[in-house]
Amino acid sequence: MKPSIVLYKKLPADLHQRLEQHFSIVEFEGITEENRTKVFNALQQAEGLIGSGGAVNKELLDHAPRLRGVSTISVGYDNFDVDELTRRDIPLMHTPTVLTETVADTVMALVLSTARRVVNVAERVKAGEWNSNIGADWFGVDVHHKTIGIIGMGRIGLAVAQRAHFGFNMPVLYNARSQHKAAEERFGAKKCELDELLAKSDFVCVLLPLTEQTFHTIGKEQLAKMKSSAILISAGRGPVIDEKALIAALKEGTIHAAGMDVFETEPLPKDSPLLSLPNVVALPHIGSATHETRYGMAACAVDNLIAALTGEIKENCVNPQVLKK
Ligand SMILES: NC(=O)C1=CN([C@@H]2O[C@H](COP(=O)(O)OP(=O)(O)OC[C@H]3O[C@@H](n4cnc5c(N)ncnc54)[C@H](OP(=O)(O)O)[C@@H]3O)[C@@H](O)[C@H]2O)C=CC1
Ligand SMILES: O=CC(=O)O
Repeated sequence: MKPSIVLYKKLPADLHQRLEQHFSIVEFEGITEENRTKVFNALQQAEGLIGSGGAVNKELLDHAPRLRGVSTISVGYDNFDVDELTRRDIPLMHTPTVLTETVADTVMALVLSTARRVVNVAERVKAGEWNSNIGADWFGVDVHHKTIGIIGMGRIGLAVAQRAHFGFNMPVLYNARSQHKAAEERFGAKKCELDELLAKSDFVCVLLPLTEQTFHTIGKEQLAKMKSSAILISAGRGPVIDEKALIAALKEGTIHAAGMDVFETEPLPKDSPLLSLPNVVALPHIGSATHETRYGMAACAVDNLIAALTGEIKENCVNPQVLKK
């Protein structure tokens, strides 16, 4: 008999078939308040779990006594209780690398659209406001040759540095726990303390994962250290930035603008002040959202689950210590 798995995100047909060759699938559309009980029942027999979104915590794991492998269709895994999975010797698999370049493209899209006010002026054209030669009220600010500060020089940070350096001749500053020699050698990136990065950067790109340590890394105090002409780009996880403090800083002119792909609450609530600020470009968490990359992530996650349940993990394991036992 094939092992049973719970799938909680719709997959392309060929990838669904690939999973079916190995496993007996019980499928759900997400893990929600409404389907919680049904998911918990299905988990009683499940040896694998694959999907994205929703909290995979102790309560859920308590309903999954036979679970041997978990695979998320994402690189970020802040919604998983990794310690609890590790305690139960369950490998957690994720999808790094396959999405890196696409997310870096999204970051540059935010840099360009905030600086050049692309969304704002395009809306004015559609509203019929382009009636004569444009004046200064349509102007933006330059991107090329400005300093970019990257907070979180990991896979995505490195890909952003590459674009900024080679594409836009931008000096690159970065802040991370470790030194990233590749970024320094290839893109002339300079490692600096957070305060120095904030004070010197024209674009501050926050690409950190969400952890206990990174929660609200950027708050009132840090925003006050930025140039009043600076633009904040947020594409890691929403809670890394104190959104209330950011809204106040944008209203008061402490900083010039913000480009955001992630938010403290997603979807962004309809009454969020961010929606009415003209100096904000807000995207619906589309960092990796191209057809090619989303397919690549799903394929990677399927392969990851198969590897986890057949004991053949070679890469992409978040908690590799469970493999040594
Ligand atoms: N908007 C979107 O759609 C997407 C968002 N993401 C988010 O982007 C995040 C980063 O992805 P990726 O680049 O692949 O991840 P990596 O693990 O490669 O990079 C993370 C970076 O953050 C740094 N970092 C982590 N914790 C701290 C800390 N406490 N203080 C300072 N630096 C820290 C790491 O530093 P060090 O190098 O020193 O370890 C590393 O440079 C993901 O975790 C996810 O949350 C990812 C994909 C899409
Ligand atoms: O936010 C997306 C991810 O892959 O993480």
